[in-house]
Parts: sequence; C-alpha cells; structure tokens
Amino acid sequence: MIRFEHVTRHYGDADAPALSDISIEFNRADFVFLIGASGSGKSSLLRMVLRESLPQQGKVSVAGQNLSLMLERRVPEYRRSIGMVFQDFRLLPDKTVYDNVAFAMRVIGASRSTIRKQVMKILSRVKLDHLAKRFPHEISGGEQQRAAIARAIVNSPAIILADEPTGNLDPRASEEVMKILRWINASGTTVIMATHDRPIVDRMSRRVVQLHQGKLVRDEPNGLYDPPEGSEAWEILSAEEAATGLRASDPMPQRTQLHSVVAPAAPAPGSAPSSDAETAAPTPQPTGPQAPEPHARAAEPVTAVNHYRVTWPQDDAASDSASDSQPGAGVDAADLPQFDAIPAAETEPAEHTPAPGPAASSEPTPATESAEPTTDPVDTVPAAPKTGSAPRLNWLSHAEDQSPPTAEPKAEQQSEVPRPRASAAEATYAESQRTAEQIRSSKGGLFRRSRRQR
Ligand SMILES: Nc1ncnc2c1ncn2[C@@H]1O[C@H](COP(=O)(O)OP(=O)(O)OP(=O)(O)O)[C@@H](O)[C@H]1O
Repeated sequence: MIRFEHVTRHYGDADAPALSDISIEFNRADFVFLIGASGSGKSSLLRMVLRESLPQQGKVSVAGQNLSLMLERRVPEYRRSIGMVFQDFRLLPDKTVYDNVAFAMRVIGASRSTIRKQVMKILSRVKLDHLAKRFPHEISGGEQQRAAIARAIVNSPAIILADEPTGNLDPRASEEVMKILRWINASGTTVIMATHDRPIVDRMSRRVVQLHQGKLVRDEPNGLYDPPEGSEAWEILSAEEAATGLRASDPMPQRTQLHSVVAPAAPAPGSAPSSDAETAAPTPQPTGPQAPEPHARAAEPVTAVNHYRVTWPQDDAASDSASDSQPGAGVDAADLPQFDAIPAAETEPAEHTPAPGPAASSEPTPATESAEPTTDPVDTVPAAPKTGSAPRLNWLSHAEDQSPPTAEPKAEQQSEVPRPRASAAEATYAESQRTAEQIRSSKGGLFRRSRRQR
C-alpha cells in the first residue's frame, strides 16, 4: 500500500541526507514502530507519506500512486485519508473537545446530525464523552491526546501517522493511547508510529523499523525496541544510546519468536502471531502472566542493511487478506471502533453554516478545491508539479488539510447508489471516502476509479 523505492531526501544544503536510499513497504493493517535516535529521519519518513515532503531521488507511492506525480489539487483529498497524531496534541485551544473532533467532519461537509452522532460515538470510544464540553486546557495531557486521536480517526482514515504520540504522557496515559491505536489498527487502518518509547515497543511486539542517520538499518516483524544482540543494528543503537547518555541496553523481555530482518521473504505482517494482547497489564511488564514464554533471542546475527526491502507479497490484495487475520487478535470485538464512517443514506444536505455541538463555536467553511495544500519551502521538489514557496502546512489552521476521511466497503457501496441533487459537500465527502477505500484496497491506482465514477 505504501512503498518507498530508493528514496533519498536532503534538506537545504545539509551534507547528510535526512533519508538515504530507503526502500520499504507498509501494507494495510500494518502496525509499525519507527525507531532511531533523534535526527535519524523518522519524522522525515512520515512527512513523505503525508506528501508534505517529496523525494529528491527515488519514489514514494501509496496505493500505486506516485506521490511526486500527484496533482496538487488531489493532495487535500489524499491527505484526508490520513490521520495525524502529534506529540504535542495540536488541539485547537479555543474549541471544546467536541468541536475539535467535529471540526474534522465539518471541513468535509458532513451534515449536522451525522457529525453529532459520529463525534459522540468516537468520543465515547476514547472515553471522552463526559468531557465533550471541556476546552483543551481543562483536561489532562492524556485526555488531550485521546481527543487528538479522536479527531484523527473520526473520518476513519486508511492510514494513521503518529509522531511520538506518547512522548508527553505518563505510562498510564500512554497505555490508553496505545489501546486506541490498537483498536484503530484492528479495524484495518495502517498505523505508523515514530517513537522513543522502549516499553511500549516491547509490549506491543509489532513490526519495528529502525533508522540511523537516514538509513534503514532494521526491519523486523514482531520486534522489540532493542535489535537482536550482536547485530549491526544493535551495535548502532547501543552506540547511539551511549552517545546520548541514555541506557545502552536494558534487560530485554523474552519472546517466543525471532524473525530475521534479512530473510529474503519476510512473512506478511498478519501471518506472525502477535503477543499484543489487550489483556496485558496497564503498565509495561517484561515478565508476568502475560509475558511470552521465556526464549532466548536467537543468536543469528542480523545484518544492517540500507537497501533492505521487506519482501511482502506483491499483490496487495493478497497481503491484505493475509494481514486481516492479525489486527483483531487479542482485541475484544465489542470494543472496536466501528469505522462505518458516515452511511450515505444518513448524509444530509451539507451545512454551509457552522454546526453547533454541545458548545457553540465559530467554524471554518468547508474545504474547497481552491484551498490548495501547501508545501514547506524546504521541501519543494523540482519534479513535483506546482510545489512552490507556499507557507508550511499547518494542520490546525488550514481547513483543507485538517481531516482524513475514510470509508468502509459498505459505505462505499452505499455512496455509489445514485441520489438526486447531491450537494458539492456530499460529493466531496463521498470522494474522500472512496479515496480512503482505494488506499486500503491499494490496487489499480489511487484515483483511477474515482475519475471513472465521476
Ligand atoms: N525542515 C528541515 N530543514 C532542514 N533540516 C531538517 C528539516 N527537518 C528535518 N531536518 C533534518 O533532517 C534530519 C532528520 O530529521 P527528522 O526530524 O526526520 O528526525 P527524527 O528521527 O524524527 O528526530 P526526532 O526523534 O528528534 O524527532 C535531521 O538531521 C534534521 O536536522
């Protein structure tokens, strides 16, 4: 679904590239931890998926669409299929929790009743419904991050990019956040999370991608934060942590299975058992009833590779179905967010006036085609059409970039039922639903089908 092919990116006149010859793939329903020292390129990689930054060499494609060739007017629609979560939450301070989440739906023109229903449903899922009328400064950091995640997921994105979402949280709040991200992932959403949080990575036992000075040095399914001892990636991490004064190596929790990162055909992410049980204790515990069976980490050395590329099945549909078995593992189905998006039948003629939630707010007007996305000047890439010196993308002030949409197959089918006199906002919403679904299905190109459908 997301493919990096020999991607290199320099910023300005820096000698060292932020990303250097990165080749990697992420599939539907992957849960990926991006780790590496500060400055290793984690955020740069996320920004490329978001198409906030473009490669100077190589190619980044999502659902078959080369992001460098994506038309600028398609970018907002594309970005609405991605939910962003940041370390510093980035909630709108003058809006209530409800309005922060509702905002993401208003900008795509959802109807008032749909917004109310969906926002309260999502707030309830993240256990914030009782705080819907509070402002960000009236709730805790953990609650703010849950509100930020609610905003990111309210339109059911195909991809969640989380940049150190637990960086400002205590372990308990972090655990709550991770629980929500697991729920989202269990619904089929790809989650890529940059983090320095060793206990969380170790507890989750998901795919771990390690960067070092812009290079990919490890890609390990069901990995721990620490690479296998003795591997080149382990040497790198140890040296980095020694240099920064952080611990070089803590006692590692044991686990049952080791996947070599240099295997020519790594298993699809869904094919490996996950020890990420929702039943795990609320705080990280390397041992205990939930811990995997003691098993020494395999002694085989793992080679650090820059050109390494995971050999996932070429057919995304096949890998999708393979990975479908994993996401729900250990998750109580009753607790899963029901990302049924907004049934088309419920979609009312879009509001062009602000929709008051529990607390009134001033609202932006729905996104329009004229509100082009912006690209950081530093990221202007010659090959990209129409990139320029526009101001830096601001997720909070730029309505066009604010929200990711999505659709479950059911919603997509419904949206194909002809309905008379669909408003522009409805059409925008339906289009963005299709985009998310196309990213999920990942075959036939990102916008090909939507063009035919129009
Ligand atoms: N806009 C920019 N302009 C110039 N250099 C940049 C820019 N953004 C990132 N860099 C540089 O690119 C390299 C990779 O930065 P990046 O933010 O991707 O690292 P990171 O792994 O996310 O770090 P951290 O863990 O501290 O967030 C660093 O050397 C950084 O200084």
